[in-house]
Amino acid sequence: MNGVERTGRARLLLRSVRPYGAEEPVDLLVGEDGRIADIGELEETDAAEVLHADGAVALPGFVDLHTHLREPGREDAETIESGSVAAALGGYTAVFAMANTDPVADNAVVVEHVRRRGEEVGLVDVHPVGAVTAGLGGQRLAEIGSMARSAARVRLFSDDGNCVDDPLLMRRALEYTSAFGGVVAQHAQDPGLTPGAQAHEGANAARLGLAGWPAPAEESVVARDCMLAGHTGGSLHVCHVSSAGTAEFLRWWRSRPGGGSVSAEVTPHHLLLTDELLEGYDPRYKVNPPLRTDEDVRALREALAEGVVDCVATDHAPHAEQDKDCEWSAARPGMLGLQTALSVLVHTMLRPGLLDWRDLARVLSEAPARIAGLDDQGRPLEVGEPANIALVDPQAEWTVRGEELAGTALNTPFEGMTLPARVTATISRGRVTARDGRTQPYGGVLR
Ligand SMILES: NC(=O)N[C@@H](CC(=O)O)C(=O)O
Ligand SMILES: [Zn+2]
Ligand SMILES: [Zn+2]
Repeated sequence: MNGVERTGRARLLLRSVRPYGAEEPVDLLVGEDGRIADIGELEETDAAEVLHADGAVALPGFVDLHTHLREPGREDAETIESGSVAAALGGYTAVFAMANTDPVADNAVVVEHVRRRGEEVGLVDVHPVGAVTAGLGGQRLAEIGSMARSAARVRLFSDDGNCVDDPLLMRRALEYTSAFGGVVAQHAQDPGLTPGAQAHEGANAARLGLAGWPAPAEESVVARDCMLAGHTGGSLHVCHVSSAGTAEFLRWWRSRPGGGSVSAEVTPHHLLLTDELLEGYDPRYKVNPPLRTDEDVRALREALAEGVVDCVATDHAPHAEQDKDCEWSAARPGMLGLQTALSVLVHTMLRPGLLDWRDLARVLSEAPARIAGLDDQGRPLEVGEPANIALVDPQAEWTVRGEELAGTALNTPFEGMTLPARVTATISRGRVTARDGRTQPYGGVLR
C-alpha cells in the first residue's frame, strides 16, 4: 500500500527528481495532506498535477533566519507580498522577517500583523522576529513574553540593524527567552568602536577615505555574548558573521562544554565579495557588517564547511532607489539576497568541493529550521514528511539583473554576474508556490 492509498488522493507528482543530488532520478508523490506519500519509480496516478522535473536536484525547502521585508513602514522598498515572491522564487518555504520595521515589531499587534499578512499572501511561511528592546532603542526590553504568547508565537528575537549593546540587557534577554525556548539573534557591532563606520577597516578604506569598521567591533561582542549565553543557559544566534576572527572564536567556543547553545549564520555576500569592490564608491556594495578581505572570505567558507557556522541566512535588505542611488556616505547599508542565495552557494561552496548537495540541504534548510525550532521545515525528503521542497537545475547559468528580480528594489551586489544553478520550482506543503520564474499562492495557513 503506498502513501496515497493510505491518505486518500494524490495532489502532485514530481517526475524525475534527484533528492540531495543523487545520481539516479526518482519520482516523488505528494498526497492531499501535503506530505510526501511515495518515492521511487512510480506508476501514473490520478495525481492532480504532474511536474516534469527533468532530473532537477530536490532539496528540502530553504529557511531564511534573516530577511528584511520592510512592512510595515517602508513598503516603497519591499512588502510582505513582494518579499514572499522573492523568497518563493529563491527556493524558500519559510522566512524570518526582521523587526526593524516602522513601527518596530516589538509588540504582539505588529508581529501578529506580519504573520497574518504572510498567510494572506500565501507563498512562504512568514515568521516575525520580535525586537529585543522597545523600539530597538537599546534601553529596556520589549514585550518579549507577550510576543511569544501571541498568535505569532515568536521564538526568535533580534534588534538587528542595531546591536544589543548593554551587557545587562543582553543578559536579561538571554535569561528571559530561555524560559520558553526562545533565541536571541545578535547583530554584533560595538557602537563605541564603529562611530560613522562606512567600510571594513583596512588598507582599502584608508585609501578611499572611508571611516573604518574594525573586525574587533564584531568579535568582542560575539565573545561577550557567548560568555553571557554560557552563563545564563540562554540560546544565542550570531547574525551575519563577517570576520575570520569571529569564525576562529566560534570554533574555540563551540568546542567547549556548553558551547552548543550558540549558533551562527553567514550571508552569501560575505562568502563571495570583498572590500576591493568599494573602489568605485558604488553604494550597492555598502552593507553592515561590511564586505571584508579575501582572507575573511576564505575563513568564512571554511567555517561553514566545518559547521562552526551553522547556516546561511540572506540578510535580504531591499532599499528604495533614493536610499541607494546616492553618494556612498548617504546610502543605506544592505543588499538583496533571496533569489541569489542558492546560486552563490553553488558557486562558492559546492563547485569548489567544500560542500555537497546534502550539505547544502543542511546549511540552507535543516540547520536554520532547527535553530528556530520549526518542526515542519528542514525535514528529510522521506515518505510521511511535509512536502517542502526546492527543485534546482544544477546545469543552469544565469546573469543577475536587479531589474529582473522580484519587487521594486534593485540593490543586488551580484548585478551583471553570471552564476551557476537555479531554483526551478518551490513546493510548500505540497503546493507549487514557484515554477520557472512565476509564483502562485498556496492559500494555506501556518500551523
Ligand atoms: N545588513 C544591512 O546592511 N542592513 C540591514 C540591517 C542589518 O542587517 O544590520 C537593513 O535593515 O537594511
Ligand atoms: Zn544586522
Ligand atoms: Zn539584517
